[in-house]
Amino acid sequence: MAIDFTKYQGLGNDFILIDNRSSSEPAITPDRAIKLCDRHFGIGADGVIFALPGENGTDYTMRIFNSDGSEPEMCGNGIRCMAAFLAELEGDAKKSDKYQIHTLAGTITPQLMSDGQVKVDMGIPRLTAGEIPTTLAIENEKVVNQVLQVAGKSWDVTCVNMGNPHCITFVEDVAAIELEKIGPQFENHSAFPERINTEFIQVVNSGYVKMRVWERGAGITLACGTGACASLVAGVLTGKCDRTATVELPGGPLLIEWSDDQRIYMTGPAEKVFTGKL
Ligand SMILES: N[C@@H](CCC[C@H](N)C(=O)O)C(=O)O
Repeated sequence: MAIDFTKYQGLGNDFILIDNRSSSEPAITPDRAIKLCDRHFGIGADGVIFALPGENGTDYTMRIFNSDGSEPEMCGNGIRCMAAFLAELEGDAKKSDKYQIHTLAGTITPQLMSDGQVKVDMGIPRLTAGEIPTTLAIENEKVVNQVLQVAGKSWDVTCVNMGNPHCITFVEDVAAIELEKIGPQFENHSAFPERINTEFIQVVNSGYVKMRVWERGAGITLACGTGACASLVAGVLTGKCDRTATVELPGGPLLIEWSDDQRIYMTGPAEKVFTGKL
């Protein structure tokens, strides 16, 4: 049976979206997702996203497979793309610009803005070592400025869980980081039992930082929404950033705010690229 798909991208973090509203089981397997994400032999993407029926009173459920077939709890750029995809699927039947979306990280709320951007209530960051999870500190302590040995070097890291796990390190010059070499060593470090996404951050000023990312299950990507949120939180915890900042990624900027209600808000684009049939 043919399956329709639509390719979307959020700052170059690209996804194959599948209308899965008629079933609670993803229409394709993780093995097939690996093949579809392949940039030479497949469609090419950082992941496959399924728009499923809502659970726990939500409008819809989002599930995602990374390009290595693993299933993360959340995806920030992906949920903006999913909101744009849902608006298109609903067409004239669309009742609201806001969606309550069930994810493995809880309910996340994206809102379509009048300028075409999508603003997402990303929830409250979790900060203890047990919540990351990591062995870098004792279970109920925050993981701020801890030392991690990677590639024969000591790195000063701060960890944040935005539904999925992130390890953030502040550097002088992001362009000088050998991502391809050290990214996998962070991702698979024994301090992170569920592997980790790693963000390298250069603080230009307290309201503007540059970021490069090595994603768990996807490698180098042009942007990571949860990573940008986690990095802003790490910047605030270490006294380097204001509570609102622009995070400049290789694919473009995201506006991130850690609001007084403790929730994180992320604003950025989501664009349709093409449609096709599998
Ligand atoms: N690119 C995403 C994050 C996707 C999931 C990640 N690779 C993981 O395994 O946690 C984003 O925009 O947040």
